[in-house]
Amino acid sequence: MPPLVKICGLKTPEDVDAAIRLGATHIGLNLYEPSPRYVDLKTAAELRKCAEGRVKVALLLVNASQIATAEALGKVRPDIVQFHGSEAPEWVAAVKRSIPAEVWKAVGLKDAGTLDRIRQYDGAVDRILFDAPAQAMPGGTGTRFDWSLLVNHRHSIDWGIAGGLTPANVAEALAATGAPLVDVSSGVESAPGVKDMDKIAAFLKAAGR
Ligand SMILES: O=C(O)c1ccccc1N[C@@H]1O[C@H](COP(=O)(O)O)[C@@H](O)[C@H]1O
Repeated sequence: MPPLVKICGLKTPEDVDAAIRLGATHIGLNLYEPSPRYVDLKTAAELRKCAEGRVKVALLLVNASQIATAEALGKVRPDIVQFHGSEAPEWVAAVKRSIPAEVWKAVGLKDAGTLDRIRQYDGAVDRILFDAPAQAMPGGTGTRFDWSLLVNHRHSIDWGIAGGLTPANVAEALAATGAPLVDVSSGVESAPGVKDMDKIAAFLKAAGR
């Protein structure tokens, strides 16, 4: 079975249509203002409508306040909320209880200790997204983590990988980790925040979709 593929950081209806046409199963909309992939709430709601019923839409939040989170979820109504900051298990669990959407938590995978610590999200989220540890930015940096950390790891909930994936390395990442889902942003761009359709097509093909 081919992996699920999420193309994150889409900013225009043309990007959304192309990602779907090329075979993405999920798209991501980024509400983190410092990111070159940021879209405002109005745009996010419009892009969400473009994708309605075609692919699953994830809304990416980074340490957003309770008020900002509620406003974003109410206006965009995503299929998935992707928490990509240092959000606590109690907080993400409370959000999960309050909306009919999936909740994902991204975690920076530094070492085997991380794999123990993330057990605190069991039951609080629907999926763990392993990413490279945060740098100056919490994600979207094109940095990969040590995939071998996931070899023989017994996953207790659904999961996926992100961080530095590209058309050139996604097949290797899938072979190394057996991930059921891959998530990419900067690896399918021609410049920060500018998606490249040829790279998206190459990524999806290399991922087996
Ligand atoms: O893409 C961003 O700018 C971003 C900003 C803040 C948090 C997460 C962000 N992106 C997510 O990070 C991972 C890895 O991205 P990349 O492929 O290495 O560029 C992915 O989940 C993005 O959705």
